[in-house]
Amino acid sequence: MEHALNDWSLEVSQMELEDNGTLTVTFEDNSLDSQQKYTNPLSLHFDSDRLQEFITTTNVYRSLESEFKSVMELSGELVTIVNKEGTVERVSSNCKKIMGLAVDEFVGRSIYDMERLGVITLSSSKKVLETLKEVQMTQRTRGDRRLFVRGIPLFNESGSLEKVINFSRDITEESNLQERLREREFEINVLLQEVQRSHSGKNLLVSKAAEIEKVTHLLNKVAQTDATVLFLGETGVGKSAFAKHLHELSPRRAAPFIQLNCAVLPDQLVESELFGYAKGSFTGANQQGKKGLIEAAAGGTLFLDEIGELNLQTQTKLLQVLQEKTFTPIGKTEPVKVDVRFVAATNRDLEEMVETGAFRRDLYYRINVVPVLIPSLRERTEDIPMLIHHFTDKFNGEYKRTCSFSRDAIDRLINYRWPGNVRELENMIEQLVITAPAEVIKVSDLPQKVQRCKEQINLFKGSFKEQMQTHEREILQDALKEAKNLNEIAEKLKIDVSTISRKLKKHGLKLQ
Ligand SMILES: Nc1ncnc2c1ncn2[C@@H]1O[C@H](COP(=O)(O)OP(=O)(O)OP(=O)(O)O)[C@@H](O)[C@H]1O
Repeated sequence: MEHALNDWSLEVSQMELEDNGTLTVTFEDNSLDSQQKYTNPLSLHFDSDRLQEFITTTNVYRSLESEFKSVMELSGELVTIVNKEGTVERVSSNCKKIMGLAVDEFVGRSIYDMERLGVITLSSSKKVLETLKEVQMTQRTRGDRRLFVRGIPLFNESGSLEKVINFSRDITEESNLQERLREREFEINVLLQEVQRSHSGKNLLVSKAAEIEKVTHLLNKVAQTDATVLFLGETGVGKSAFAKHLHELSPRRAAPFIQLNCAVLPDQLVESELFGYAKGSFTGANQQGKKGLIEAAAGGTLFLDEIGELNLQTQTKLLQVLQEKTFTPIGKTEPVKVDVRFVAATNRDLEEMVETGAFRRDLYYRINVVPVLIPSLRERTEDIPMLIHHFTDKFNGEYKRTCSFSRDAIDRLINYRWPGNVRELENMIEQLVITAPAEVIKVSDLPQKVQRCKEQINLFKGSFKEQMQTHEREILQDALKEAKNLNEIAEKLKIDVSTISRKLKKHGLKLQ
């Protein structure tokens, strides 16, 4: 019977070493049936020199093979070698533990089939074969294990791709722990928010700008209803602060105000945080199941900050809550009824997101019932002196200091553009109160970017009363520097001691 070479399945059936050093190796062709075996055995003869060469090469090969196997096995990673056709040629023995498949079930399989059958979500070898470049990616196995994979192309001497070698690290436990940690951190944050809210009493908002007055007026009206309010405006303008203010004005003020920043958590976590889940719903979930923030905000207000970051799946579930006042926690079938007022904020252009399909139009209409735009700080510079006073008082109290700002320094702060708005101003004042070398903060103490803002005209120096307060404080601070007691100050400024004492108290100043 004739065979093409690649039909043969040869196995050594006999080896004979003759006295003259010649080795005869006989191969059996397993592709033939038993009666045909040995009818035409294939024998190769090696003379002693060739034999020596063969043995040396075989030994080198064996030793390399054993070292290679050790590296594969000892690395602790799942190592797979795939040829250029996409067929697995070798795999390390931890394959069963990680992929749920024995070595011989894995070797010989096509990566394209495995991807199609869901043995792995995404094949790194496929990506390497397509791009001819090293890739790094995370994969999920059918058994829901998560792997971090590095796929490396191996090229032959003429530069063509020969094989792909993949090193996969099982990161399931690591990522479960990370997710649980994130969940805990998140819960702590929600609790902290609640504690801060109940301790700080009212959420003090400082402003005199006509635009903000209009906002406050509108909020006073809508607070009495359950209408959904969407706060718009640049980052740091006070959208969250106004959302809290709205809650405090509303009949829901005694119930929780819960805030979720949709941008800080990964998609799956946002969904589970919002809607909660039944026990054992997904890998890494809390064993007992968990109540979502929607339920936690029952009777109160749920504020969804950066709502533009929600993915489409969560948007759909949220729409159901807004429309039907019910939702279904992950892994449950029974819907839960809720009584929550929804408030949202974004600094993204939601209308544009609707046009590009990134945000659901119906959800946009639902949350945009009362849009409220908070103007940037550059558009209401009249608020800057007030805010400076407000934050200076706040941080003087916190850091036990008695700082104030020179008039020139206030002018520079008014002229600065404030890209980070009120938050940036608040942070800067805190930093200056901590680091200022003297009680009066001067232009030279300000950050360089603010010091440079002198060319512009000073549009506003504060009201008459505010300017008088600033002067009064500066006069007292100067007097305190030189005087040893209150009588000396009273004498110098020609006012009585009780007035001095009262004014010092008002400005939080005292004798050194
Ligand atoms: N009018 C105000 N009076 C006093 N403090 C304010 C005022 N506006 C904002 N703040 C304070 O400024 C900081 C930033 O405000 P907030 O976090 O509300 O901004 P935001 O617009 O929600 O920001 P982001 O878009 O980044 O979420 C907060 O500490 C807030 O208390």
